[in-house]
Amino acid sequence: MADQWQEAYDFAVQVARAAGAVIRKAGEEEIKVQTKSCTVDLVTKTDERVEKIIIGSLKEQFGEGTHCFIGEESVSKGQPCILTDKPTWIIDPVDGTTNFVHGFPFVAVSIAFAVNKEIEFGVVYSCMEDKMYKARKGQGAFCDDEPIQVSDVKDIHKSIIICEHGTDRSPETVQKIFSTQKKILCIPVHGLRGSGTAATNMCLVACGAVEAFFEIGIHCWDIAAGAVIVREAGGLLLDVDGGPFDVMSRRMVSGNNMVIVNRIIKEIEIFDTVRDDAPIVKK
Ligand SMILES: Nc1ncnc2c1ncn2[C@@H]1O[C@H](CO)[C@@H](O)[C@H]1OP(=O)(O)O
Ligand SMILES: [Mg+2]
Repeated sequence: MADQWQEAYDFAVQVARAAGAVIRKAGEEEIKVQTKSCTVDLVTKTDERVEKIIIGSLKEQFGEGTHCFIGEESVSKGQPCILTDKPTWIIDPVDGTTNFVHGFPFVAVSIAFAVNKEIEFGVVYSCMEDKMYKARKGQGAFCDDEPIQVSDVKDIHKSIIICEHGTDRSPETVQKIFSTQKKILCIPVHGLRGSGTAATNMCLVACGAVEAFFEIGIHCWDIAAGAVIVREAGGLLLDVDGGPFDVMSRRMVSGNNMVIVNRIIKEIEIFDTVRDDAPIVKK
């Protein structure tokens, strides 16, 4: 039983690599852009096509009845986004859609697998750089099969912190995001960065390129795979208020150690979001 999910883990790596190849190819052709929740929340035919390919391959391999699926594009079309105890795949086919549309070269396929609401393994394929990040609970984290580890920096003044701006353009939210970033920059830290993909950002924490990444507004499919990769690389995850990390809460801080994470949490101005698993309110 110990290695029950090894086949699924290996298969997820294969599927992510194949999906990444489809994205790279699509990036060479004309990209037609549509919007979802607002004018800056973008989606393309590639997002939908790649999600279909990933879920189709997983269903073919593991059967439809026993495994559940939470995919960004399926949820946006009305599929439920509830994490139960059943084996569940959590998929972002194209993390960094805005980057993809603009040719900004950080785009990732993110595939996580949870059992009993715990993430068993995660795979993030940064397809433009051709880097395969993966981790399985208790077995360490890897980039292209080389073990990775978080940074050992404890002094916030020697850190790089990743923050993103999200898609909410209401002046109140933008004010909070910039105010938080200003306070962190002025600690001072060595720098602020952002790749435009939450999944890749978490891998940058995991491999020690940055000390922390936090965001409010992300979804479970952006961070589920990255969460196990950060943990297995020796890092930690918390809620932005210092409470336990909850993959459905749409908020998280990931970092290399408690000292750095707690220092960041002190500066975060929290704004409201609707949980991923909140009941859908019919208009
Ligand atoms: N409403 C939102 N607020 C903040 N980040 C969001 C968001 N919706 C998606 N993201 C994700 O956060 C990162 C950038 O802020 C991306 O990984 C993006 O994923 P996406 O490209 O799959 O939409
Ligand atoms: Mg995403």
